[in-house]
Amino acid sequence: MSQINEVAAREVELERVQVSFIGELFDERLAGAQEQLARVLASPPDGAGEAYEREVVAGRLAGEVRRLRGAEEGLVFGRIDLADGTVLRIGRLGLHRDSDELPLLVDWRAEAARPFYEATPVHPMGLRRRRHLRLTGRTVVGVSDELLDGSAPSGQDVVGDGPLMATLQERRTGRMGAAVATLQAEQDAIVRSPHRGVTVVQGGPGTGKTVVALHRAAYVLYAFPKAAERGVLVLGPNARFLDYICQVLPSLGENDVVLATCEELAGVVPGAADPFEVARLKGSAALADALAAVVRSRQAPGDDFEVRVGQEWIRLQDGEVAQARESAQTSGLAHNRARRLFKELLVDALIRELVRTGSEALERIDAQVAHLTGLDLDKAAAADLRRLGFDDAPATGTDEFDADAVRADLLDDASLDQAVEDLWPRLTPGDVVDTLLTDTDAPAVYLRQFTDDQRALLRRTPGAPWTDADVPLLDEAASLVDGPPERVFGHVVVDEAQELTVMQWRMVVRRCPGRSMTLVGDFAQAGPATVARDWNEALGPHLGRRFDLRTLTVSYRTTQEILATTEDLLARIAPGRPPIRSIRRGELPRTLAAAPESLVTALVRELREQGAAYPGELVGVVCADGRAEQLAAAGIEQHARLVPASQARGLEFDAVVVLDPDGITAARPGGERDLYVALTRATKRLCTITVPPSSIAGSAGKAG
Ligand SMILES: Nc1ncnc2c1ncn2[C@@H]1O[C@H](COP(=O)(O)OP(=O)(O)OP(=O)(O)O)[C@@H](O)[C@H]1O
Repeated sequence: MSQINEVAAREVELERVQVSFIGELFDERLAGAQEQLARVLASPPDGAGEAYEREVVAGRLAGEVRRLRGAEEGLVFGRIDLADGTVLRIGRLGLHRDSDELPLLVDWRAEAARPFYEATPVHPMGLRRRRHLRLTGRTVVGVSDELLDGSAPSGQDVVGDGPLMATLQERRTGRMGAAVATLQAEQDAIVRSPHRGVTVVQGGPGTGKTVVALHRAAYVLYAFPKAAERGVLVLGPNARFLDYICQVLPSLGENDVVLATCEELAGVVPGAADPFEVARLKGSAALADALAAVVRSRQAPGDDFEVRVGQEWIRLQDGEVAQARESAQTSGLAHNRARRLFKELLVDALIRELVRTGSEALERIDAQVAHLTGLDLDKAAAADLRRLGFDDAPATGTDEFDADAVRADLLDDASLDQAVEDLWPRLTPGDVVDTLLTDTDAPAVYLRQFTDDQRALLRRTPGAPWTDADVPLLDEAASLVDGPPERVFGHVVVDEAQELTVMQWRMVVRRCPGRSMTLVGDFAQAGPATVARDWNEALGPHLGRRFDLRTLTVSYRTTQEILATTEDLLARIAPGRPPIRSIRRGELPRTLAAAPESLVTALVRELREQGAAYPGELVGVVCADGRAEQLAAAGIEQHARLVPASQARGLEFDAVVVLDPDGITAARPGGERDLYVALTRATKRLCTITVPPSSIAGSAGKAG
């Protein structure tokens, strides 16, 4: 054994001992939490109060068990040696024995762990050495050291290949893994930023925006207790993407983050997808104004209010309805809640009217009687009552009127409620959106800024299923009629944030009253419904310009060779954007050509060849959306993951075959951006199968 190997073997052995010691403490904690949980669940509650308490305690303990289990894999991954000789081991969570001064394991998010990520030889942050541990299960199988204080390696240092490269070489599994052991300094600085407002992270494909976003979510839960109390939401573009990232946070010991798409957030399951031009129109700010105007138009458009009270019809005076409407509309309450106030104000006005008309009638009768008989009825009645022993007899009949009881009766009265309904109907979000999109005249009234053609595009067939682009409209309408959403979050992370329309941003902002957000995206990858060209345009209307903009510059996914082939494309879709660099090197991308009728055959042949040459690798086929069904029917999914171009954002494969790039480009406006996304999904190999315009049947073959 060489001297280097001997040093490595000895250090691995030493780490094994320490890590197994940490493992024992971890097991104790896990077993303790499990036992407590079992005990709580086994004890029968005494009464409803105790049952509730038991549920809360059991929920907390079950959460702790989940947290520990989630962090078990790769529990310890690093160690830092400070210049003063202090040694700290870094892991997915913190473990501390009461009897010890130093923690046995430092949570990666703790301030003490920061130098593990950010120390460099120029800024060693008090470190002598940073060590990465490689584990199989719980067994340390390798260590790799970086010396940061300029000292020469001693007999305890194992200086070797960086752990980042080792991680990146691993096969893709179809699920993103945590990068907690290898977060790079520029990423870590964002993850750990003390900025509690809006942080925007931009960067080209594969620069780790999603990695940063998810680790940031875990950091916020750890470091910002106030935000953590309300919880963290991670919003992704579609279910496929959420499935891809769903393991990351649990593996960081965080199970309580809500991962959702806009549809899930709104609680609407769309039955159809809108074409992009419709989606773009439905995403615009004009729709918010129009929906608000629709709701307003249903709030007491008339001024007449007449109801039967007892035997009489009572009509409110001119101006009473308008006054009640004005008060309800300026109350700040949502439509259905403001309706209650409106009704109460009308009832108050009715009571005033009853009192007024009642006393007027009595006065009229008194005057008539006095005129005919010369008798003062009030005085006579009071004298009669006093004679009967009622010393405090009332002076007039109207003082007997019990306004509170009448008010309560009127508020409960069904026919009165129906009369209010005619003026200020209860509304559902669907009613509001339907009024705007299905009524023949509504668009001309509420969407004046749109052309006739645009209004025709927006038209919805009554009873048709809701579409994906209707979802934010329904959510907006829900906030107008029922008020702000019940569930709000302390921090919101939005991935592929360039995709959000104005109406979607409004959904997000509604759910984050504290405006504490991490937004990650890349406008060069924007889809066709995106109108904004930069962050100021996208966020300005909702969050102003008060955001902390960070840029990631190194791709950890796409090889330098693949990035080089996309440079011209990038220059067209994002002029002036400097190309990013990659830390990966790989094969030159290949291009095949196939005639339209032999495209599927060429694809299957390519996938078979790749499968044979690189067994076990994850291959993605990205095609124009319109082609996906045909390819699925041809059995492509037996060989590869089939991804319509519109759903490829954020995904990653070992190898990618991009089918008919011109078809992808032509499928939707901004199709070149879809193509850029498609071409940048592979970590190792890219193959493009083109359909040359002049291709004739049977001309498939290798071309470059
Ligand atoms: N520090 C890191 N350590 C290990 N792997 C990393 C690191 N940073 C990024 N990666 C890996 O690089 C790949 C790309 O990262 P990620 O998906 O976060 O990039 P992205 O910027 O969101 O890409 P896109 O713009 O395409 O959505 C992933 O496999 C991720 O795990």
